[in-house]
Amino acid sequence: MAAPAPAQKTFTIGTRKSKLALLQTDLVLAALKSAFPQYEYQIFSKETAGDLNTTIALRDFTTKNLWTEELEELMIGGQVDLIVHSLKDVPTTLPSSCKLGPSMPREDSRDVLVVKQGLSYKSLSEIPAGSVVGTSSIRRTAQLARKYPHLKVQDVRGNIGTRLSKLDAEDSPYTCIILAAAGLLRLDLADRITQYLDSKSSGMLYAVGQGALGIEIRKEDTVLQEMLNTIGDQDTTLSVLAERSLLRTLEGGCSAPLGVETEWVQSSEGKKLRMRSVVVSVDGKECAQVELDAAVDSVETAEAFGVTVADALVADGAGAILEAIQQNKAKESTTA
Ligand SMILES: NCc1[nH]cc(CCC(=O)O)c1CC(=O)O
Repeated sequence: MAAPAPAQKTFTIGTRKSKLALLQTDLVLAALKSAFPQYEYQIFSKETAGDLNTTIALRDFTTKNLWTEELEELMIGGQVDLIVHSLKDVPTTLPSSCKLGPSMPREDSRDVLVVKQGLSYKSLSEIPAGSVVGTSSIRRTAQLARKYPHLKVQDVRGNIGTRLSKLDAEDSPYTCIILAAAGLLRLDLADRITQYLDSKSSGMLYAVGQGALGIEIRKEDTVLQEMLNTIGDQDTTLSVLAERSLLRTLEGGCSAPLGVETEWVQSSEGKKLRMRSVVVSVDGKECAQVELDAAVDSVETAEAFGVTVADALVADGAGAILEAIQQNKAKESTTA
C-alpha cells in the first residue's frame, strides 16, 4: 500500500495590520502562489508597538525595532515563516537568527508633496513662506530646512489615511505634507500626489529602502530562501543592499537625517549603480553630500559600495553632523 501523502505544506506570512502592510503582504502572497502553486499560504497580522503609539514623535523612540521586533519573535518561535515589511522600517541589523531575502521589484522610491485639498500649489517652490509642512521624519525635516528654509515643519503621525485626514481637516495647521510615493501608489491614492520630489525636481532625497519590501525569514530556512530567489529582482536587491550598507556604516539607524537616491546607469564600462547621498543637520545649516558610481554585481560589491559612500560622506563632514545629533539626544534624555 502507498504511504499516505504528506500533509500539504502551509507557509504563514506575518505582517502588521495596517491597510498598506496587508496590501504589500498580498503582493508577496500572490507572487509566491504563482511561482509555487503546490503550497498553501496564510496571513497572520498583528498590531505592533509602532502602530499603537501614535502620539509620541517617531524620533523620540529609543528602540529602533518598533515595527519589527514582535513579529520577529513569532517567526523565531515558529508561528510565522516569513514577515513582509516596508524595508524602510527594517533596522539595518537583524536578530542573529533572522535574515532578509532578495527584494521583489521596487515601487517608486521617491517622496512626494501632498497639498491640502482645495489649495492649488503645484510644487514645494510655490508654497508661501511661513506655511506649515507636516512630517515627523528627521530626514525630511532637515532637507526641508536646507532647501526651503522659509517653510515651517510640524509633526504629523499616524498611518497614511490618518495623515491625509489631518492635512485636509478644516482647522488643520498644515498647507501640505510629505509622504512616500510608494504608500500612496499602493493604496491607489495617486490622485493625491502633487509633486514627485527628487534630486532634480526639488533636491530632496528619499530614505534608505523606501518603496521596497523587506521579506524576512529564519536564517536556516533554505526552502524559503530558494523560493524568494525566484520572485526576487536582482537590481532592486543590489540597490537596497548598497543603501542599507551605507546606513549601517553611518550607524544612524532610522533616525539619521540621511537621504539617498540610487539608479542604474549605462557607462562605457557597462552597467553601474549610481548613488546620491546627503546627511543634513536638523537645522539645515550643515550638509555633507556625495555622488558616486560603482560596478555592483554581487552582495559583496553592493555592501562594499555602501561603505565607500559612507566613508566619502564622513570625509565631507557627515560624522560631525551625526555626532551632534547623538549628543543632543543624550542631553534631552538626561534632562527630560
Ligand atoms: N515610516 C512609515 C512608512 N513606512 C513605509 C512607508 C511607505 C512605503 C514605503 O516607503 O515603502 C511609510 C509611510 C511614509 O513614509 O509615507
